[in-house]
Amino acid sequence: MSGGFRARLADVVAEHGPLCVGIDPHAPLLATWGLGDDAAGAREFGLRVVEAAAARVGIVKPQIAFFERHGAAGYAALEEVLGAARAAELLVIADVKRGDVGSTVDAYGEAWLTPGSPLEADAMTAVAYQGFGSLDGVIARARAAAKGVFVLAATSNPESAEVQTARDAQGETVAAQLLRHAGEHAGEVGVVVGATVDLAELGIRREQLVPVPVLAPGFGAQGALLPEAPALFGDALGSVLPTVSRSVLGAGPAGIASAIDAARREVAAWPR
Ligand SMILES: O=C(O)c1cc(=O)[nH]c(=O)n1[C@@H]1O[C@H](COP(=O)(O)O)[C@@H](O)[C@H]1O
Repeated sequence: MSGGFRARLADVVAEHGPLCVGIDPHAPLLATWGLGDDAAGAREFGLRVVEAAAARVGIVKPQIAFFERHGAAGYAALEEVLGAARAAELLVIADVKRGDVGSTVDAYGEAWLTPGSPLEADAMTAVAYQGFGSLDGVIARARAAAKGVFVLAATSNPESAEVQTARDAQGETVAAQLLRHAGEHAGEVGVVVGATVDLAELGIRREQLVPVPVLAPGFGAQGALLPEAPALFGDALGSVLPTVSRSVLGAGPAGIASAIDAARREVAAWPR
């Protein structure tokens, strides 16, 4: 495999821009789309989002919970959606948020990052609550396959500050520590930093974000605005992969293409 994950990501961003479209078949969205709240509905939704995304962006992020809630049939639907995204040459970030003791989390890496696996993606999201080192096996697996791991560092939800702003004896916050560890594996590891967060409160300096890919959710439904990202991320803006789900998916099958185009234009207007 030529080039690592960072090189692959850089190529995708150079060609299509950094916008990522989420594939989140929430029950109310399936209703908006005129689809059943079942595995068949999730499959159809996913395939249509892939089709709309393919011509417009380079990255998609299926949120696995919305498929998992339909059990085995949901996973079968997800396999089809992942296959369609691969066929469309989209870079796929499986939003699985896995974490466990190293020997177990490695099996999650095997599921999501092994070439040829039924659930193969280009990257997965992971949780380092059990210590950053618990992810070593997944990170090694990602490196070997030129795939990526996005570790939650500063999440977009309002409850996150309680844990993520906690400081150790040296005064470093949990979020900053996760970011520092991610930077030690910058070839294949990125971080998740919500666009709703207060970087100063989290003890994060913008220059710490420059060397790692930053997956940034929180735009639209959670209140952050794409045009405000330059003010939040400053010099680190070039690392940011903004991701949008409900704000574009809510436009329904007839409106999703123009909703993605509108989000793309807002991102394209960011200073470079
Ligand atoms: O890892 C994520 O993608 C993620 C991390 C985070 O801190 N906040 C967050 O919202 N997400 C995911 O990003 C998506 C945001 O969806 P919208 O709020 O509808 O754009 C959902 O799939 C969330 O699960």
